[in-house]
Amino acid sequence: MSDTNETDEKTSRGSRNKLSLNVRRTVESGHVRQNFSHGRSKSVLVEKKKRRSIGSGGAAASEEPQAKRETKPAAPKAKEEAKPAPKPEAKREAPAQDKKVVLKSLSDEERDARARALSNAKERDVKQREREEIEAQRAAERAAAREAEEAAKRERRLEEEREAKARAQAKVAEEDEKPQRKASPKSAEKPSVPERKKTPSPSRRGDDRRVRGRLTITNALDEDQRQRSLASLKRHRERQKKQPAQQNQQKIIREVTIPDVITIQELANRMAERGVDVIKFLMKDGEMHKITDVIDGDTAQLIAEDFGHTVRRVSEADVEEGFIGEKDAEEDLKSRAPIVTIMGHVDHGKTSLLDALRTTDVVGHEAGGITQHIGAYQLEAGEAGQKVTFIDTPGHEAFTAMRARGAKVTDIVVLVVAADDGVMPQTVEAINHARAANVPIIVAINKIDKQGADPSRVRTDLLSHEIVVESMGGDTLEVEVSALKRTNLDKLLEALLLQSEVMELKANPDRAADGVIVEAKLERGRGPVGTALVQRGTLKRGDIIVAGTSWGRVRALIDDHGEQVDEAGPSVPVEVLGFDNAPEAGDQFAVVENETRAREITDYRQRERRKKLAVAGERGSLEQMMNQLKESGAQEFPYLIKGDVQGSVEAITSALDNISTDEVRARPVHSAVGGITESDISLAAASNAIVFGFNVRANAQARQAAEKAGVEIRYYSVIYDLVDDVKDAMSGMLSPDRRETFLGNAKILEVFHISKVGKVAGCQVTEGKVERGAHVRLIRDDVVVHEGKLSTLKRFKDEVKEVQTGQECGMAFENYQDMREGDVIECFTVEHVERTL
Ligand SMILES: Nc1nc2c(ncn2[C@@H]2O[C@H](COP(=O)(O)OP(=O)(O)OP(=O)(O)O)[C@@H](O)[C@H]2O)c(=O)[nH]1
Repeated sequence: MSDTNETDEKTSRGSRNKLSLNVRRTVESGHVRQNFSHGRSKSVLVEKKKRRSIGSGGAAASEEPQAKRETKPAAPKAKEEAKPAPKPEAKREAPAQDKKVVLKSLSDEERDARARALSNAKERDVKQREREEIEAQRAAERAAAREAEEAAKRERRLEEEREAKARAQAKVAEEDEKPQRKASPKSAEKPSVPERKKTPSPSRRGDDRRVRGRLTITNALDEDQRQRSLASLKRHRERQKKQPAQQNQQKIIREVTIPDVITIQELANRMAERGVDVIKFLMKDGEMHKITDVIDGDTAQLIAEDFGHTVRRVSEADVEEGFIGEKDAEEDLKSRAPIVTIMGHVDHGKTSLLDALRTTDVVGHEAGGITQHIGAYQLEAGEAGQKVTFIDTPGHEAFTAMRARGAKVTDIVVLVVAADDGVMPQTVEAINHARAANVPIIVAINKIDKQGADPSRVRTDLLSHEIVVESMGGDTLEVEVSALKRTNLDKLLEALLLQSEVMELKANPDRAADGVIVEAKLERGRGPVGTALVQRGTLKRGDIIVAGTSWGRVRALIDDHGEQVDEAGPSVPVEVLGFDNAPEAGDQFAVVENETRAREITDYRQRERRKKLAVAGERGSLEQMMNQLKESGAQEFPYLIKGDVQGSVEAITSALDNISTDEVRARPVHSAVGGITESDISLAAASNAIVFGFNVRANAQARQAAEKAGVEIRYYSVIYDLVDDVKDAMSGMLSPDRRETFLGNAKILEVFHISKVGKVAGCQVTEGKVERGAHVRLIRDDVVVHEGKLSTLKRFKDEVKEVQTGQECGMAFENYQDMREGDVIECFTVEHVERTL
């Protein structure tokens, strides 16, 4: 709009100037604002040069075409740009031409008036110019603002491009591309450059802006990339490989899960660090390790934290969580039978009492007359036929540990005290165990039939151990009984029922079973057998059961009468068949949901056990033994024990531990149930240990290995003998001892019954020879079932002195008839030699 005005004014000015050409300057100038597309505009300075001419009309006339020529280029422009008002311009053009005609005939007055008018016009012209200048200034300011805005936009775009470029470069560094391929991101970016160049910048006039436009970072980078050589690219890639790797390693903070123990390799993996770095770290602390070494959780935590990671400690033991289920709600509980343990001093009549109660004969089967393992039985008592469960714990000192376990599952302890013997050390021990387990005691004063029995002495003896019996005003029930004569057994049962009634014993039978294994053994044909005492829930056939490190699907449940049952509820003892290994007496068992869970738990427990064994082995390493010898003179007596039942093995290790002194310590290298194997011998040889077989035998390979390695195997069937031997050996008081010499083995092919003679075994000598009069052992499944002498050795119908390998013979034992097909008869001689333990 202003352009139009300007043009108009200019035109009129031009025509006015023409009038005063003679007196005014020849150069006239003015500003014209040009508008372009996209809102751009430009202020243009227009100058008009006129030839100075003196003279009149002709000159003026000749000047006219010139003026017309000069204004011509501007006029079309003005016309073009100010299209909306072309008409007024044409109209004004016409009067100007009229004026020229009038000028020629002006009078002086008129000239003066015209001169005034001209000076006025000049003033107006000056003012107009000033206005124009101000306007131009404002326009410049507006343009500058727009420019600044544009520049900011440009800057932002540049920034984005720069980032994109950086990302592309990082990508290039990561991917192992060919250098040619690298050009692709560049070419991909190229279009953005002309785009940017094309961006409208109407007021880009300043030099600095122009420079900035040309020297963009993108341009600079483009230039850089375009000129980059292959070698430069390689170097760049190498640098990028190194730098970000190092930075990232330090930057990435991981949450490292650390269990109780972890190998260095595993720790390094979890931290995503190099194993070497971890080893170096440990070396700095003066510890030398291999990558496969196991370190404890605390050390691992220190390392992980030092490497800048966060640590989450977990315990492998978490796997045990929920193994034994939650407590039951009060309303689910139903009354159950009391679990009774009979305790007391050796030979005070525990087995006899239980036997009397069950009216079965257990005593007769025991080697050395000692109860050597726990059995559990249930019987009915009282008029209502209430059930009472008995655990028969052995009375020998060696069974202390097992007895303690017995007390854990026990509701009531029957303390058997022989009326003729009174309170003895193990009676006191039993009292202490019962107290520790917070189990009430019922005193059974036994052997009252015996002469010299003094029940009142027992009562007063007990007083000194803070047991006040009922008849003396206390609250401990006491019953005088005779196991032998079966006297007052009903009274004892009554007392038990009374006590259990007071205790209100309850359990929830409708849940997955858990309880305690009271006995475990390996049996030929039946495999591992555990006697389980259910404490809660109901154990069913087909359940997945876990006990210690053993698990299995319950194949069969056999009750105390030897009959198969489908299930066993609270307080019911049953033999469980189906374990993969023999569990240990005292192990807690529970039914788990599936095999996976069972494996998970037992695997963990086995790992733990191995770790413990490894630690025990370390303690007794040769190096440390030597150190101990040097420092304190202490010496170790390493041994390996294999037994027929877990109870016996446990009893022996505990007994040997008890006889250990500060100077000499008996250390079990390994203890387990089962026959002696080759691996036992190699373990014993490596640990310099002696091998004890308690009611078990070494197989042929084990015997050969033992001979080769010079490992001594000693067999026992009575704990006392074993303990005494070890005691003597450890105290250095070895006396002459009987020594066995192995003669040979024979296998029973068939058993015949011959009247008058009894049972005769038809055998074949498989190894060595068999001699008449020699000592023999009857071995069934590597377990000694009988030891004695041969009464007969016959070949065909003749009595012979000896039978050699491969030959068949008939053998009969002195006072023993229970031979079976498949049993092995071991023949040996006994001689007295100096003890060499
Ligand atoms: N006169 C008499 N003798 C008894 C009585 N009870 C047990 N005996 C005898 O005492 C001896 C030991 O009996 P056990 O039942 O084996 O004793 P225990 O306490 O079980 O012995 P360990 O199993 O070795 O701990 C046996 O010879 C029994 O015959 C009794 O009431 N009267």
